[in-house]
Amino acid sequence: MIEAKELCLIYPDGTKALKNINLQVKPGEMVYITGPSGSGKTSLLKLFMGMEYPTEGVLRVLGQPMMKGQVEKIRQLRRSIGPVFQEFKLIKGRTAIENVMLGLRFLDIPPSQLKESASTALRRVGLEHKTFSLVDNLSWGECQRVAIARAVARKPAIILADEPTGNLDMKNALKILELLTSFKDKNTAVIITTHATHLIDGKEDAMFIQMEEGNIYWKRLGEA
Ligand SMILES: Nc1ncnc2c1ncn2[C@@H]1O[C@H](COP(=O)(O)OP(=O)(O)OP(=O)(O)O)[C@@H](O)[C@H]1O
Repeated sequence: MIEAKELCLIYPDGTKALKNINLQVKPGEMVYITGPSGSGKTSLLKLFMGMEYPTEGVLRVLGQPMMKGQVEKIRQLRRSIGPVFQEFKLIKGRTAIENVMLGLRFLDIPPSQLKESASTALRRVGLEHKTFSLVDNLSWGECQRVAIARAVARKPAIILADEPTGNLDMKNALKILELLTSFKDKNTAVIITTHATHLIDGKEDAMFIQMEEGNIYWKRLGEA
């Protein structure tokens, strides 16, 4: 699903955000990426999304080489990725279901099924009762769940969640991790970045990646 070989990212100001990253993510895999602030976690997810391009090395996402000059193909590829980034980018003045439906608008879903897919996704994240609420009136945690519903409604092959536990207390952080993990299946990989190593201690059946200063410092597989 994702294959990175000797991947480097240097930003235009010269910051070496990623250095010689080698990584493989297979279908159905759960991956936790941890590491201190500035270690390169978000930069890695941006490369997976085609929001930045590798400066050196090779990156393939769902078989698509991620490089400049492939803009249209990468735009197509993004339809198979469900991103949950730190800023949720919900559209104000619209309801929860409208926001989820807007996330589906470029997919080949018949209009008659759009509403059903969006409602199902809102139900999965426990927000059925807020389906027709304006997102302006939702709490931060509820907005996050709308963003997750928007990401998963399109049944992506890869779910990318950047620091989804950031502003949450321990109980709610664990709930969000559980929710995101529940979308992993044999065809869907879930990749989550988090500072909070204590939240993933003891989790099983996953790949754990520790980043330090743009390097993968260690990588290990959990035990099923
Ligand atoms: N657009 C940019 N231009 C220049 N440097 C950048 C840019 N974006 C990020 N960086 C730098 O790249 C490095 C890695 O940043 P990144 O956001 O990937 O880290 P992170 O591990 O996700 O951090 P955090 O946990 O704080 O979100 C940092 O030194 C950061 O300052």
